[in-house]
Parts: sequence; structure tokens; C-alpha cells
Amino acid sequence: MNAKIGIRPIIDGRKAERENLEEKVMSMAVAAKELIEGNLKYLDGTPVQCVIADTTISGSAQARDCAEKFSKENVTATLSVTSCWCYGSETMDTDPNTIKAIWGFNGTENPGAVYLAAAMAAHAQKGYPAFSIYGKDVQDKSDTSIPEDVQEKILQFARCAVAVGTMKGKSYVNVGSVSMGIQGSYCDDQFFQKYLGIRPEFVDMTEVLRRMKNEIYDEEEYKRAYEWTRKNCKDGFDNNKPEIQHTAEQKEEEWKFVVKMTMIIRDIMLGNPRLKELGYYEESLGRNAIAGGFQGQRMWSDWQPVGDFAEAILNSSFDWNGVRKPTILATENDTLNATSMLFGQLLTNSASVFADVRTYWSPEAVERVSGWKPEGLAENGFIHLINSGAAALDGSARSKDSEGKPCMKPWYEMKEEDVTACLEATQWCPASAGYFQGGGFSSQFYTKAEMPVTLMRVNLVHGVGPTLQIAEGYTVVLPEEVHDILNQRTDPTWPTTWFAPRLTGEGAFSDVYSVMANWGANHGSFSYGHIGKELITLASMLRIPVSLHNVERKDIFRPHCFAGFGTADLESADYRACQAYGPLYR
Ligand SMILES: C[C@H](O)[C@@H](O)[C@@H](O)C(=O)CO
Ligand SMILES: [Mn+2]
Repeated sequence: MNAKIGIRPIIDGRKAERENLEEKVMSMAVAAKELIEGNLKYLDGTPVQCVIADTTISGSAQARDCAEKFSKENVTATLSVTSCWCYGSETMDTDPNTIKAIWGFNGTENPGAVYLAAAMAAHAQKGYPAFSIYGKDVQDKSDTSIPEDVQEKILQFARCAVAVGTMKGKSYVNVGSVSMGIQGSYCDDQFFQKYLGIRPEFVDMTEVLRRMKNEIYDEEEYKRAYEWTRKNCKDGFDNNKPEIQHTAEQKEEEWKFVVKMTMIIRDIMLGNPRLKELGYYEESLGRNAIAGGFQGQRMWSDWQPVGDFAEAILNSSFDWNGVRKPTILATENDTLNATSMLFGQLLTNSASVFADVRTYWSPEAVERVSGWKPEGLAENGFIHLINSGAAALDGSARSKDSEGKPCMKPWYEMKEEDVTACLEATQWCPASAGYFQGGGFSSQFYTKAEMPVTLMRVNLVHGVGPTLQIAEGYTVVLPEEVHDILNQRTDPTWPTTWFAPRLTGEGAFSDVYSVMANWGANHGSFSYGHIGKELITLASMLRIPVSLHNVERKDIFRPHCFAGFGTADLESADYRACQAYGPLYR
């Protein structure tokens, strides 16, 4: 069952008041429900669902009835609404497991905002973080509309709360373990369980080989998948020295292998009812995964075809079965970058793009090696985002929005022509033989469009715990010959994105160099659009402090009680609040 938002209409219980206000308060609840259900979608593409309490709530008896109803409906967040004075601690949602918000109507006939303030004080004192929603301008009592600023806050709260609810109770599947000493691939059980409500699981990479050898996959689907792949996934240039290139026959075998591998990893993560029909009941169940990672290097890639095809296709919004939800599979089993990908995916319902944060190109260095003085978005330099062979094909930026502009879009909005264009933009180059002796194919594309994107990264810092980094910016298009010169200096068989963070002139966003210099690890994930403010709200729900961002102060929306930890320096207050509340789950 998808996570729902529970709406709690709150009222003053005095007979005359109740009779006078019942309709108004209920109409606020209905309006909030309609707003949320009409605007937000779950990751599966269906509209987000809200449940309204059976009665208005004037005290603890009705609060209990409401909590009972919500507990049967998988309500993971509550929005209390009111237009009048009510009794704060007697009506509030005291379930420690729900994410909370209150919308107090800004009218002065019956002061909903006074209740809101009293209720916020109660939440702060009792230790339940809650978001406060209050319109900027006074409304008439008879006005049943939701002002735009309130709409924005309700939707931001609901979108992030649904993301929290969607993660809860799922699994993270480590296929393999630690890749090349990358700390992010040491899956931290406590982090996943306590901060995200996600159960980490381990599956040895030999399981992929067992299923391959014993043919534990759907042969009919495999035939279709293979045919589709050979028709739609273009062979790319072989960058290896002729004497170590694999033969055409070897490559043909590798194609068969990587298609099967993709299906097998998907089945391990998500299950597949066909496997039950084939006599493999346990395998058919899958592992309830919301994300996973593939170790790959080196115990696999030293002698088996690389995981790039599986990673790139699973992370994309489509495969041989058509358009479908991307399945996050992190390169090098970097579990923390998988978490970054997951945050991006849950907030946009679109593919997330995994990347090495590889090179800072200063304007001077670009000019020195290419003769071109960077201008436009590239003016202050840029960062080369390039994964070692795999990235969601959506990252090629060939999908088009309703105005015909390049974008990455919610997977369920992908059109046939978007899929074709992403496939057209991608070539599959034989893997670099120096690094990857087992062969296989890397996904090669160039993000050839100026798109608003947000780069993000979850880190674990001893003494602090998890932290989140956010850099909003743009993908950059370089003159063709400059792109070639820069890209040829690294492995040109990999997917490339040139990224320019939006500078603010302050702190880590004084210049592009500082953004790269402050990045917490070798990897990041980017998502379409400027979603920094949503990420900040989501992180505050999970009690993950944000250590770097370029979001304007006016857009920062965290639980009201965070102000109790300080209002001048929001970053420090965030750290203190997250530490005081601790992780969401115990
Ligand atoms: C091929 C190399 O081993 C790369 O995979 C390596 O540089 C990384 O991606 C490290 O993040
Ligand atoms: Mn890497």
C-alpha cells in the first residue's frame, strides 16, 4: 500500500463555535486533499492519496479515533488544518512515527494562526518536529481558496513526506560488497535502517552467475530483450589498442551475457512472477528493493563483462518492455550515492544520473588546452561529471518537455520519441580493456543541452552522522572541438556531462573550484530541475543536516521548531536540531 497523507480538520469544541465552523474547517481539509491529489504522483505514477479524519477534531478522544483510522491506511504524514482557535496539545497528532504539518488559516475572525502558534509551541516542547503553514495575506472567512504561497508549502511538505513514506520498509540490495576501497560501498546498516527505514541486504555476485548458468530467468523475455538490444543499442567505437580488442565473436557473446545479467539483477531486486511458474518460488519473490548497487570492480570486471549495461538500462526510464520506472542500481555499490539517486528520484519521479565528480576545469585551463575562452554558462569554469561507463540514458538530455526543450522527465511521461532519441544519442563502446579485462560495453553519451539540474550527495561524517550536499546549476554545452579536446583527455567511452553550479558569491559557492573542493566524495548524482529546496525539506524530515547548498534563504522550509535552535545562522541550527532529534526510526 502506498504511503498516504492524513488530513486532520481541527476545531474548537464549544457548541456554538463547532456549529459555526464545522463546514469551514472541513472545506479546508477537502481543499487540501484535492490540491495534493491533483498535483502529486507516487513513484508508480498514480496520484498521491489523502485520507480525511471521519470527524473534526476538538480534543483527545477524536484525535485517538483519527489516529486509529490512519493507522489502518498507511498514513505516514499528517496535515492538520484549521481556521480557528483550538486546543493545541489536546488535538495534536502525537504519533511519533508520522511527519507533521499544520495549516492555520490566516483570518482574524477566528484566529487559526493563533492556534497554529500554540500548537507549534506544544510540538517544540514535546519534541515532535512539525511544519508550520500560514498564508502571507489575510483571507476573508468565506474564502475557500488556498492562496498560492500556502499551496506551495502544502505541496512541498506532501511531496517530501511521500518520499519518506515510500522509502520506509523497503530494502537496499548490495550485489557484491566493497569496490576498490570506496568507503561509500561499505553499506552502513545503521544509517539505512535508522535514517531511511530501509533494510540493507547482501547478495553475493556469484548469485548472478548461478542464475546465468542454471538459466534462472524468463527465456521468452530474454529473447525479446536481446533482439531489442541488438536493434536499439548501437555498437560504439572500440577505443582499445587493436591487439587487445575483443573479437566480433567474443563481443557477440558479451552482448548475450549483459542482457541476461540485466534481467537477473532486476529479478534479484524486484522479483518476477514468471520465475515461480518456472519452479523458482524463492527467486520469484525478489527482495522488495527500492535501490541497490553493483560492486563490479574488481572481482567481477577482472574476468566478466562489466555491469555498465545493466546499470545504465536499469537506471533509465525504459527498456525492452517499454517505458517503466527506473530501478536504481549504483555503480561500484556506492550505497551513499545510491541514496542520493533515491532522493532525486523520489522528488522528481525521474531517472537519476550517477557520476564521478571528476575534474574542475578552470576557465584558464580550458583556454590553455583548447584555445577557447569559456563564456555563457561555462564562463566561470565547470565540473566534468563522468561515470566509469554507466549512466541512465535519460542523462543524454534528448527527451523533450511540452515546449520542446530538452529535459529529463517523470518516467510515466516519457513518449516513444523520447525513448528513441535517448537510445539514438547513446553508443555502447567496448569497455576499456586496461581497466576491465572481462569486456562488456560502456554507455557513451554527451549531455548536449543546457538543462537546469541539481547535483547531490549524501555523506557519512564521523562525529556528525549523515549529511547532504546540494548544488543547483546547469548542464553546459561546449563548442564541439572543445568538447572533443577535453573529453579525449579522459576515457571517451564513458557518459559525459559538463556541469556549472549556480554561484552565489558566498562560501562554497564563491566559485566553481570551491564547489568541487568541498564535495564530500568521488561521486554525485544529478536530477532534472532545481530541487534544492525540496531536498532541504526532505533532509530535515530525515534529520540529515545539509552541509552545502546554494538555495536562497527564503526558500528554506524546515520544521518550525528548528527555529528554536537558532535563526541567524540556519546551517548551524540545522546541525543542532538534527542532532537533538536523532534519526526518524529507532
Ligand atoms: C575505472 C576506474 O576504476 C573507475 O571506476 C574509478 O576511477 C572510479 O570510478 C572511482 O570512483
Ligand atoms: Mn566511480
